[in-house]
Amino acid sequence: MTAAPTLPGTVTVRVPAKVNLQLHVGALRPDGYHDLATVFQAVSLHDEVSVARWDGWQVVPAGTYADGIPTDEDNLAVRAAKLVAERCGVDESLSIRIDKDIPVAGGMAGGSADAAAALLACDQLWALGLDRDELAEMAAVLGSDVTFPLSGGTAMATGRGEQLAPVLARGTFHWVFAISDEGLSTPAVYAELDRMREESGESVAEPQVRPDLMAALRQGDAAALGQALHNDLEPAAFSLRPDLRELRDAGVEFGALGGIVSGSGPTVAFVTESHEAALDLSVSLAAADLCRDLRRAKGPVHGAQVVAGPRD
Ligand SMILES: C[C@@](CO)(OP(=O)(O)O)[C@H](O)COP(=O)(O)OP(=O)(O)OC[C@H]1O[C@@H](n2ccc(N)nc2=O)[C@H](O)[C@@H]1O
Ligand SMILES: Nc1ncnc2c1ncn2[C@@H]1O[C@H](COP(=O)(O)OP(=O)(O)O)[C@@H](O)[C@H]1O
Repeated sequence: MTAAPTLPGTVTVRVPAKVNLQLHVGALRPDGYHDLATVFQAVSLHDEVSVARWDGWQVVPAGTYADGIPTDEDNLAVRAAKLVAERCGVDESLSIRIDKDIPVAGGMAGGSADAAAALLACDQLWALGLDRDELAEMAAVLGSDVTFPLSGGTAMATGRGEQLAPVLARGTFHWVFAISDEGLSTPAVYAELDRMREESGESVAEPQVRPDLMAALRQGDAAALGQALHNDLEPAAFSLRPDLRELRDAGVEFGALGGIVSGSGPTVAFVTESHEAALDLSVSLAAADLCRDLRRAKGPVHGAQVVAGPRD
């Protein structure tokens, strides 16, 4: 990925994608959100967000998935930068370059990652000295998934996904991500889950992460992790996109230790026992021609980091 700063004083932040290892979804709340219990893992697919002072607001998309993102004020990175400016009394506008290597609307929180990266980049550019709590508070205003990419690693989240607690995870896990042509809308997938639950009349339990996942992470046991993967949104994603079930089943048949729809989908994540196994699985899935793209990654990785500062 190239993210060479092109404007003087540019700050660049590198930020990872996430996968939900377990995602338990509670009942619909009066505010339109659902209480969650989830475990996020940051994985080595990264966007880079570069900010520089500019006469007016502009977004410059670049990289593998440049085509998919809004270039107006709907861009989450712009919203994040404007929030920092407003909160901190900064009267400046920015050029924001986004090198997009995280699939768009793929259930890997790429937009949220860009928002988190923009918060950190603005803090550096404007020398604001914001602390972790201040950044996390602004992140939560921008979206449920925006706080996690600030810290990365492996973390449990509750509330609507913004309340984080670290999780002990040993070792490195090897992932293959199968990326679809078209994204899925997060609100549409939650709405489909509500519809399916109403139709079946099932009672909705308090969301809770299961101990099998915590044990697998503590032991760094990829096979146990494969068995512990769980996503309450998966049936809703399958209902909207039946081809994803075939993709998940194919990956497991080709030797993945486990496969799961990532968050609200449509990316399907497979955990494998080694880097070599991930390579083998990618080859088999590519031959089966069931998805647009295959990406290998490892996790956990650290969260958003400044990689080029204003004085570089
Ligand atoms: C499903 C998850 C799993 O981690 O991520 P993605 O797979 O989309 O990346 C998240 O819950 C997505 O978080 P994020 O994408 O930040 O959602 P937000 O912008 O806060 O909310 C978008 C919409 O999703 C629904 N939503 C989101 C979070 C939540 N706890 N309950 C919800 O019902 C609501 O309809 C809300 O209006
Ligand atoms: N910087 C951004 N990168 C990606 N998507 C963005 C961005 N800003 C706004 N969006 C919008 O957010 C939606 C969800 O994107 P994304 O965060 O990639 O997916 P998901 O919520 O499935 O993880 C996209 O459809 C896109 O229109």
